[in-house]
Amino acid sequence: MTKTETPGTLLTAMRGQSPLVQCITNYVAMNVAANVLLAAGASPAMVHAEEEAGEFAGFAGALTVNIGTLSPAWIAGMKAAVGGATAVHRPWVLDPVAHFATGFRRKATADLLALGPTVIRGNASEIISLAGGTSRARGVDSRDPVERAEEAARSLAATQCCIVAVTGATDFVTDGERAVRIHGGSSLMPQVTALGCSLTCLVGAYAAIRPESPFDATAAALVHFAVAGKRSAERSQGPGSFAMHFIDQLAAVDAATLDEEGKVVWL
Ligand SMILES: Nc1ncnc2c1ncn2[C@@H]1O[C@H](COP(=O)(O)OP(=O)(O)OP(=O)(O)O)[C@@H](O)[C@H]1O
Ligand SMILES: Cc1ncsc1CCO
Ligand SMILES: [Mg+2]
Repeated sequence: MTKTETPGTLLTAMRGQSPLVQCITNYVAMNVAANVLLAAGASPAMVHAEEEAGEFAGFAGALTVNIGTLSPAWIAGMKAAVGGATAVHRPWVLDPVAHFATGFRRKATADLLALGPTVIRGNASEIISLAGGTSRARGVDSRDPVERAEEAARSLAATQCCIVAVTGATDFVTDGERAVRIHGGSSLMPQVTALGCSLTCLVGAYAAIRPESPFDATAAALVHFAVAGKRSAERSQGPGSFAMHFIDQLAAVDAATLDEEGKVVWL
């Protein structure tokens, strides 16, 4: 992030453009993620059929691909969409949900990785095992601390020539050389399903308006979540009311709030 391009500046730019984001996400996340993007200021479209996904990606601002509830038809749609986005040089974000769990997921993830995502966003367990390490997780929830994933994230970013974001109690973003930690959020966030999946879609929204700076775009999306998450926890009684307040706070925060309350530490 430069001094002129703070997360707040990017928030204003993102809301000003309200980018169209093609989200290929899972059945659990579809509704949550669409509401997250609308509240944040972007325009989501959940378009995944092979017959139209590539065509749609040709005019969307960015594409996000999440393997959470995978089937062969969805994989075909994902590949078509990535082809469409790549053809017009639009950024695309990969969320490798529980990619280590089964052979089917491992193969799909390897195929998608080979197509060159602009950004990979996952929890610590997902990033550790994507970089070749052994994670403690079996399913979609992380079982590892983010600190254990930081070196994995750096090496994955360097090998894949992309941005890697690891989320958890403290988030970590790297391009293989530069890295930041982003503090904030709330321990209630992993108790509400699909917030990570929704964050992946929001990374797409920010990447759409700064395709030449995916590191800054990714960090800004994570700061938006971190600040809104912390403010929501202060107003919530538990995961249910947190989910409601979180949508409100994603919409309520402005540029000044992000820049005052965002805690970004360069490493
Ligand atoms: N203990 C925590 N404290 C603060 N923020 C957290 C904590 N755990 C997760 N978060 C935040 O929650 C959001 C989602 O990250 P998380 O790592 O839970 O994603 P995920 O495991 O992929 O989620 P899902 O698969 O359910 O969509 C991020 O903004 C992250 O910073
Ligand atoms: C619970 C769940 N199962 C598959 S995807 C998903 C959403 C959180 O990753
Ligand atoms: Mg996830």
